[in-house]
Amino acid sequence: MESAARTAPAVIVAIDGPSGTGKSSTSKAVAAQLGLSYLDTGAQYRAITWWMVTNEIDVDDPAAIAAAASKPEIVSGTDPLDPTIHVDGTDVAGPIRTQEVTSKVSAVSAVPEVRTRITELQRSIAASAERGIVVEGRDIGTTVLPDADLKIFLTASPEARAARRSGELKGADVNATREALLKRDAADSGRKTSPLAKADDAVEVDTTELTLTQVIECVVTLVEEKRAAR
Ligand SMILES: Nc1ncnc2c1ncn2[C@@H]1O[C@H](COP(=O)(O)OP(=O)(O)O)[C@@H](O)[C@H]1O
Ligand SMILES: Nc1ccn([C@H]2C[C@H](O)[C@@H](COP(=O)(O)OP(=O)(O)O)O2)c(=O)n1
Repeated sequence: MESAARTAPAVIVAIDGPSGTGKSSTSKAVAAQLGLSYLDTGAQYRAITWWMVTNEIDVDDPAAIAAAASKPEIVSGTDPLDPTIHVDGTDVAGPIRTQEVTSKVSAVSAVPEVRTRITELQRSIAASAERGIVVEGRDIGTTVLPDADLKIFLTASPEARAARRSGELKGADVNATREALLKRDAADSGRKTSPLAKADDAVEVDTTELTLTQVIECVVTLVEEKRAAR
């Protein structure tokens, strides 16, 4: 085993931003290159939403969501080469990406009891990542991990984000995808509890004109600079 003196201190990286800005792809690649853990917090909000839908909880009824918020057991696997998400022992990696879950996730994730529960889970996962972790989401730099060593806020034009997402959804209409993205951004940015927001001390990176490789290199360089300065 390495001695404590030779082990680099754990580094915590928070990557926030709206949908389609490249958070997941960038975070996974940065974590893999630097030997860090990786946490997709959107997958956790999607997982609790999937549980609500499966158990026929009315997502337009915040009191019903709040009452059920502590029921599902959500487990995230944090290997950037094989991230996993289970609810009550069921692998939900596929089901959480359906159109139905995507259209309901903003309503479920706006409920304060849901956020408290998931935020606690995220903090405990980050605290147990021995070498450090890249955590991506909407409120990581502002609320979940305000003391992160490095905070990145990714942006891109709505057109670029819609083109990227509709490419993934195998030819889905770009205009419809753009409208759905903007609607979800507005809901996520406008909610009272822990909205999507750039932390004051976050580095903003506009990825519209950058390749994914360029974004990854930029973030890796920023992490290495932070590590060198410690
Ligand atoms: N800079 C980029 N240029 C082109 N495509 C990108 C870029 N960043 C990400 N992508 C692609 O856009 C899609 C959405 O990226 P993703 O990482 O899932 O975004 P987010 O997690 O912010 O929603 C993916 O297919 C990804 O490969
Ligand atoms: N830290 C987070 C992460 C996601 N959410 C909510 C709001 C988002 O619209 C959904 C889904 O997030 P996800 O990152 O999977 O979304 P996209 O991959 O960008 O489509 O979850 C949140 O409220 N807080």
